[in-house]
Amino acid sequence: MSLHTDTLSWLGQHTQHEVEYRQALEESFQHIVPIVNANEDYKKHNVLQRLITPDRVLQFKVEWEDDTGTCRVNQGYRVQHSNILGPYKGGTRFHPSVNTSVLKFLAYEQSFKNALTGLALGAGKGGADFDPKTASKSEIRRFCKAYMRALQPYIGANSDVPAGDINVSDTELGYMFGEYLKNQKSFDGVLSGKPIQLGGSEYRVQATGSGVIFFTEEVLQSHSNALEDQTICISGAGNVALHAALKAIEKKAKVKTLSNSRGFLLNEKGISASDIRWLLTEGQNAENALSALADESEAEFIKDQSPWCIDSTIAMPCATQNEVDEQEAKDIVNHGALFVVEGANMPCTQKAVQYFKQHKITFVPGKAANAGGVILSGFEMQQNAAMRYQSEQTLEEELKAAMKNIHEQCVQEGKNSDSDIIDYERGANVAAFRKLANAIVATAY
Ligand SMILES: NC(=O)C1=CN([C@@H]2O[C@H](COP(=O)(O)OP(=O)(O)OC[C@H]3O[C@@H](n4cnc5c(N)ncnc54)[C@H](OP(=O)(O)O)[C@@H]3O)[C@@H](O)[C@H]2O)C=CC1
Ligand SMILES: O=C(O)CCC(=O)C(=O)O
Repeated sequence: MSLHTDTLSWLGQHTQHEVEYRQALEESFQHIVPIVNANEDYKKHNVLQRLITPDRVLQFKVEWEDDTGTCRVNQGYRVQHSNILGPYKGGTRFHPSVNTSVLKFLAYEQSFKNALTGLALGAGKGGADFDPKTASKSEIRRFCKAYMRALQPYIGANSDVPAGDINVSDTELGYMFGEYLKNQKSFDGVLSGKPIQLGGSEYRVQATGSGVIFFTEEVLQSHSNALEDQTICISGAGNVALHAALKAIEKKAKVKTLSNSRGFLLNEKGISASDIRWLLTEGQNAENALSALADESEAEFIKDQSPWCIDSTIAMPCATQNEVDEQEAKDIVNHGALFVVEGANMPCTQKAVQYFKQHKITFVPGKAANAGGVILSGFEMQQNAAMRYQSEQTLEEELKAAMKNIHEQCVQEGKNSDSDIIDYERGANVAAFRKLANAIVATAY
């Protein structure tokens, strides 16, 4: 692979300490650099450097009051990566691991994902190094409101529309939207993933997980297979994991595992839909919902281990970045998986992905498979702008069609002349990059 020397040295200078961001760049470069090298316009317009440099990285102070009346300070961020295809768009993560590297990688991946959706969506990502796991419910509420006070000068329904991500659900978005309404005195679709009562969309909560399963169905069909009777190991037990599990069970697949940061839940006979519904409702109040469920059902909770040592035909990492490294990839392959579909953002390291490809496992990157969430966010923006709301059934049908369309783009760019296995990673990178690069060229400089 030949890369412009100046881009390489630029990367070295600017991403030296940004491990996750550099990882995401390198992952995409393997597929997009040859395209740049073969295109005089892309070289002249310096599309690579312009694409990988975020428009801006905002960092701000979030001051909030804890339950003892003491003032606490956290770092808040919003990475506005690119508005070349539409308003900046992407989620908000509250987690102690949040920093500029993590958010720059997420915002960069979001650019590719949002380009694949075909909707008018630019890309961004934000959050704070706040840990809701160590906070009370009222502290979380006060933090959300303080976060919105600090963020609101930089967002708007036509400029930047944040949504949720790890530890930020419709509840937190409701607190933030309430604060925005109080201060701005204007009802704008400035957030997506809001509670339905506040102009949120039906089906946004389910969309990412369901979308992963719709995409998986397309993948299986392209490989002369179907979801019925597949066995699936899922990691995570949050929004994406639980809704993917529920949709997979509805399609008659067997979901054997879920996991959290303390271990994993195993039911060899298949976790039931009613167990998942319990996790989505009452389970939210349990200290460790997965072990509480194990106590009440046939399942067991295995402490301090990940679910990849269980036999399955499909592995679906839906928790967080880099949860699957080479060793976990070996476990996944040794336990029979033929397909790996990422529900989380970049849960597999590059070594893991290489291992899957060497062993002829079909690998689907999150930027394609988990696009359902942002697609429903795009639909929420359309509904807010039109002040007209659509039914759950209509939105689910539209999501299914949108996931099928992303699948077709990936196949178009990812099919191999010498193998039946589609390279979805190359397909997603190349299809998204062409849209972004052509838009950059059209803006001139
Ligand atoms: N929500 C959405 O619409 C979208 C989310 N995504 C991506 O999907 C992934 C999951 O997001 P989401 O489900 O919304 O988040 P949630 O906060 O709802 O759930 C996250 C889950 O992952 C687990 N988890 C987090 N960190 C770790 C870790 N280091 N080790 C093991 N388990 C961990 C959590 O366990 P615990 O509670 O113990 O921490 C929890 O079960 C993220 O990568 C996110 O960026 C992608 C597209 C859209
Ligand atoms: O709904 C959105 O705006 C973004 C969802 C998200 O953060 C993601 O796709 O990773």
